[in-house]
Amino acid sequence: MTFTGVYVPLITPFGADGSVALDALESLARQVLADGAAGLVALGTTGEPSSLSAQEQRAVLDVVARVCRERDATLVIGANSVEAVRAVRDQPAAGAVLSLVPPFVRPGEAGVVAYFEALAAASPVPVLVYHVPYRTGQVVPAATLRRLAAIPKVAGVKLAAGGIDAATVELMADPPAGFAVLGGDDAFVSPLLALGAHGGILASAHVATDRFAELVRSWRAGNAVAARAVGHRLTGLALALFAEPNPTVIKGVLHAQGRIPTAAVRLPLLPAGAGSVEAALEQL
Ligand SMILES: O=C(O)C1=N[C@H](C(=O)O)C[C@H](O)C1
Repeated sequence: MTFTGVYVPLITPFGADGSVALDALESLARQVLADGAAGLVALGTTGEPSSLSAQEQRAVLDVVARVCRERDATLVIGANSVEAVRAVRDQPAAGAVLSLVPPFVRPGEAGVVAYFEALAAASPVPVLVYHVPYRTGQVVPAATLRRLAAIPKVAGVKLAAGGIDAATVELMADPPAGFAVLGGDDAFVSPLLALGAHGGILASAHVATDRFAELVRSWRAGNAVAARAVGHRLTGLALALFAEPNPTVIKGVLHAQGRIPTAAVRLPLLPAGAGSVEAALEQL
């Protein structure tokens, strides 16, 4: 299967006492699927996984997995080590893992390929490569993305290069068969879809989920006039939602909409300013 459509990397809502608000998480999960998301990402960057205890991570995963099972939606799990990928065996609902190009270490291109070979060998489900060089510090040219695409079980890439760069254009000019390209830079997803991407993993799609789903559908159907118009409007929204570190503004908006009990984030993140939240609400 090639992964297509909109996947929402769920935030982790916190209650007034600071604990994970699992009921709010469940409602969010149900709502975005009802509004047209193809699947959910549990424990992606947007979910602040590094500030959750192992027990909280398990609780989050259980909720999201249950909703995906009930709705027959694809569950993608953020997993960033061979051990974490192997542990997905205990989660029968898992449809894929989303694994970062190794951050900070900068192992070089051969190291990146060897790492994903090891992940794929350990993984019970397809692997999506999360390429975000401005976070990881590791360059991955188009030729290396092709080598990753050739690894059995590596099913796609979440491409977040910070723009439409040369590697993206080169990859999309001759995309590997059966390899899903999913946009991961919300403000650039429309141009990436125009180049032939299959969908996106988009934190912005917590809001206006139906419009993001429509965006993907329109570009995939080749309806450029309609797609471009929706894309331009959603770009303004995405820029506003990312005016401060993700997911702070999105949490502010969801709280203002009454969908989560607080806009709280955990350190090192700080809550978004009221002006940023208001600007995003205006875009909506
Ligand atoms: O958690 C994710 O997956 C995403 N993370 C990106 C980020 O935090 O920069 C944004 C993207 O929308 C999805």
